[in-house]
Amino acid sequence: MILVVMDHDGNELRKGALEGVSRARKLAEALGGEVAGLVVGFGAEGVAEKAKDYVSKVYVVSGPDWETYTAEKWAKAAHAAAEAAGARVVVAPASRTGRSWTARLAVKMDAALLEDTLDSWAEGEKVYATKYSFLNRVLEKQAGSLPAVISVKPNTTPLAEPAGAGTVEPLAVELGELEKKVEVLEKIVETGGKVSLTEAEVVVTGGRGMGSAEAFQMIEEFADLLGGAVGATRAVIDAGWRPYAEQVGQTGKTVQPNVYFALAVSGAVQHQAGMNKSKVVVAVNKDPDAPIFKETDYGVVGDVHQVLPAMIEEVKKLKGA
Ligand SMILES: Cc1cc2nc3c(=O)[nH]c(=O)nc-3n(C[C@H](O)[C@H](O)[C@H](O)COP(=O)(O)OP(=O)(O)OC[C@H]3O[C@@H](n4cnc5c(N)ncnc54)[C@H](O)[C@@H]3O)c2cc1C
Repeated sequence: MILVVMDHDGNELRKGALEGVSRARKLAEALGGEVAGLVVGFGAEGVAEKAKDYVSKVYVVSGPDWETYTAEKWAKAAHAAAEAAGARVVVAPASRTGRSWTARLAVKMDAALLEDTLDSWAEGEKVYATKYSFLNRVLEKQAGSLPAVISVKPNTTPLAEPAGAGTVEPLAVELGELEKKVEVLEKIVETGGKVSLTEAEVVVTGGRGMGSAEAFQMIEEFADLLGGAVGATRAVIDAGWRPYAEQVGQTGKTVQPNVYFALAVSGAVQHQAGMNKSKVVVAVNKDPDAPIFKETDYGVVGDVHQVLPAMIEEVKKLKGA
């Protein structure tokens, strides 16, 4: 059995959950057995009704103790579900939270941990995966023994299609002393972003050259038109123009969208570390020697305050808006 931990927003499955199902199905074909799912936390019961279309059984861990996330709790829930399912491999999204609890789960299961993988497969009694290391400049192939925990880098894997209705099984998991060490006291949602930055197919990032927090209204408008997410450089975060949740780069998020717009971004190596695996990069910069142009498929040398409004108008025309 392969267990896939299915991220959700309390209502809908996240894209990462469906990427995870695709990976889990591929592993199940090679290792035998079926794919079970786990949904944890706020809204899990409702989400399980959607999740069961993708897996043979969905375990649900919910209740007052599970309304808020901590890494210790999620690792505990995943461990309990892996034991209940007899899973030899647990697949999970390499989201920001996924990265924090999968390491704990691997310790609990005494399992190999293959993190942030681009692809994964099984041969014989081993699992294999590819991943980037050294700021995305080295492509590594790893082998892991069983049991194994594999986290899936966002936007690397086709989304699974539904495959018929499975069953839903509530799983009672008691919290121990360890899981009670951290308590979430308050939650303030920092960003009103409509699309998750790490899962977005289009990311529109503004840099210091935008000149002000107000100028990001144009970035937001362009991102909205394209159904994308807003990103920012560290210089922008440090200036207090945008929330840290939007930072792309070595000390921010890593994104791999189909199209990445770098607008008035110089392209420092620390920024590139978070976006240089984007499929297509479009940059606008007034400096023809800006390093970002080395990473760029389509580049415009010009003033972003002239070029971006023109781009917005063109997209509006194309959309008939
Ligand atoms: C340990 C460490 C970690 C870091 N982590 C990160 C990270 O995670 N993410 C990150 O982004 N940075 C990170 N940095 C910072 C990084 O080195 C750069 O300082 C930062 O990325 C620069 O941001 P920027 O491109 O917005 O600003 P700048 O480097 O100031 O570039 C602004 C660009 O805008 C252009 N420009 C100006 N006006 C206009 C205009 N009107 N029209 C068009 N173009 C214009 C300029 O030509 C310039 O290229 C890190 C640094 C360190 C030391």
